[in-house]
Amino acid sequence: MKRHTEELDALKELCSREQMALTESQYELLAAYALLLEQWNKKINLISRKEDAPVIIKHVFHSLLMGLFHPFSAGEKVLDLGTGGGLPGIPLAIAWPDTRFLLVDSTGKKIAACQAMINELGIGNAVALHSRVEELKGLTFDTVLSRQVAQLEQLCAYTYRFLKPEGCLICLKGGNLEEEIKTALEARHAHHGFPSTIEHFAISGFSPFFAEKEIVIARR
Ligand SMILES: C[S@@+](CC[C@H](N)C(=O)[O-])C[C@H]1O[C@@H](n2cnc3c(N)ncnc32)[C@H](O)[C@@H]1O
Repeated sequence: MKRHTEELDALKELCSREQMALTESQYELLAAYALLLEQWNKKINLISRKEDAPVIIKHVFHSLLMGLFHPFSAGEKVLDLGTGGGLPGIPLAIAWPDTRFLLVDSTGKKIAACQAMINELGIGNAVALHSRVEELKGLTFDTVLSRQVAQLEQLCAYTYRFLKPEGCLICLKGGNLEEEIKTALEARHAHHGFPSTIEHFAISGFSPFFAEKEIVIARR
C-alpha cells in the first residue's frame, strides 16, 4: 500500500510537471492498471521482469508521453500495433477517454490479458483484438501507435494502407535511430510515399529512466 501511494505520488508529480490535466480518478485507474500489469506479468510475459524502475513510470508514464507530442482528439480512431500487455494503448485510453483505441497483438494470451484488464478497469474506449496487423481488413485509422515492436520501415509497411490522408504513425523507440529513419524514408516508394517526413524527439529530459529513448513521428 505504501509503495502504491509513493509510486502514484511520483506519477502525479511527473504528469503535473508536464501539465497533463488528469483527474484523481484517472490517476487511480493508471495506478490500478500498473498493479494489474505486474500481476499478469507473473503469469505471462508482458513486460521485462527487471525491477530497475517502477512499472508506473517505466511503462505507464512512458506511454503517456505520446500525448504531449500528439494531443489526441475526441472521436479520433487510434490503432495500437503490437500492444502486448496494453502499452501504450491502455494508459492513453485512460488519459484520453473520448478517443477510440483498438489494441492489436498477434499473441492470443497477451490480448486475453489486455481485454481482462480493460474489463476490470471499466475502460469504455478501448478494445483488444487478437490479430496479426497484416491481417486487419477494411479498417482505417487517424493515428497508429507502436512501442518496441519493429523497425520503422516495417512499421511503415504495416501502416500505410490503413492510415487516413492526414494520419501519422507515432513510435516509442530506443537507441540510435538515424539509420532506421534513413531506411524508412528510402523505402517510401514501396509504401505509397509514406512517410513523407519523420521527426524524432529525445525524451531523456522527462525522466532519468528514458535515457536514449525517443518519440518518432512519421507523417504522410
Ligand atoms: C516487444 S513486444 C512490445 C509490446 C508492447 N507494445 C510494449 O511496449 O510493452 C512486441 C509485441 O508486438 C507483437 N507483434 C509483433 N509483430 C506483430 C504483428 N505483425 N501483428 C501484431 N502484433 C505483432 C508481439 O506479439 C509482441 O506482443
